[in-house]
Amino acid sequence: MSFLRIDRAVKQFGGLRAVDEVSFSLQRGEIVGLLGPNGSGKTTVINLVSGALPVTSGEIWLDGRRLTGLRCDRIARAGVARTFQLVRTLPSLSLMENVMITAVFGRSTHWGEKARRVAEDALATVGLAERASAVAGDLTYIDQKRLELARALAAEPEILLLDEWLAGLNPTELAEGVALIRRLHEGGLTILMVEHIIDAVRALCPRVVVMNSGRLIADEATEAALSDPAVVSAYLGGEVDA
Ligand SMILES: Nc1ncnc2c1ncn2[C@@H]1O[C@H](COP(=O)(O)OP(=O)(O)OP(=O)(O)O)[C@@H](O)[C@H]1O
Repeated sequence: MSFLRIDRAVKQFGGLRAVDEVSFSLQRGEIVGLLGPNGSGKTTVINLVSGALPVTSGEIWLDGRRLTGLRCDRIARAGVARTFQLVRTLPSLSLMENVMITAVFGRSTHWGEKARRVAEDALATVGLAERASAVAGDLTYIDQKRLELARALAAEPEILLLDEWLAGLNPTELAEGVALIRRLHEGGLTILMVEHIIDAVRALCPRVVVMNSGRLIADEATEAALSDPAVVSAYLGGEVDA
């Protein structure tokens, strides 16, 4: 049985069909890239799965449980966590406070010492353990991204949705970021990642799904997709960072 199943999902914004009858599935433990040119609907798919936006029609299931129609806090409780394309942390709070909040509102409700331990683990995983008492607003860009990932991890998700988490990193940070995502996947996490950095997708994802103008145009092995004429032509004129 599929772990995450998106079944004919549609998202209509007025006259624009940002997601148009999209269906694909992930098996538990899989890591899959979600590709497509700018504006093709990738973030909207992440928003539909995480419950940030309701579907117009179609259904989304996780581990046999219907997510469609649930509020995003319920979806977080069901085991879905995400990062945002534009980092969303709480700048006036410490890193520990930022991360403890999601330990409280994640898959389980952790309080007090337990919430602190979950938060410490998440900060350690992303390499921020030493800075737990720093103020989030003082962090560099890469550390803000790490913090946001720690927030997602402290929710103890079963599936992690990454929205261009690697974007904007320098080559050294990118290599570290790829290694971190690989470790998370090897630890058993199911990951769906929107990503424009094709080398990172190649390094991490054996399989990709590709969108163009709201529609799914490919769902296949990464190398096959990258030479698929439909995918190549969708990207022509679009931006692919190699
Ligand atoms: N809340 C919204 N209201 C209206 N239109 C929206 C909304 N969110 C997204 N759109 C539109 O839906 C389309 C798909 O946007 P989306 O952000 O999902 O694309 P994307 O593939 O993630 O693009 P990018 O790679 O640039 O992040 C775009 O035309 C966008 O302008």
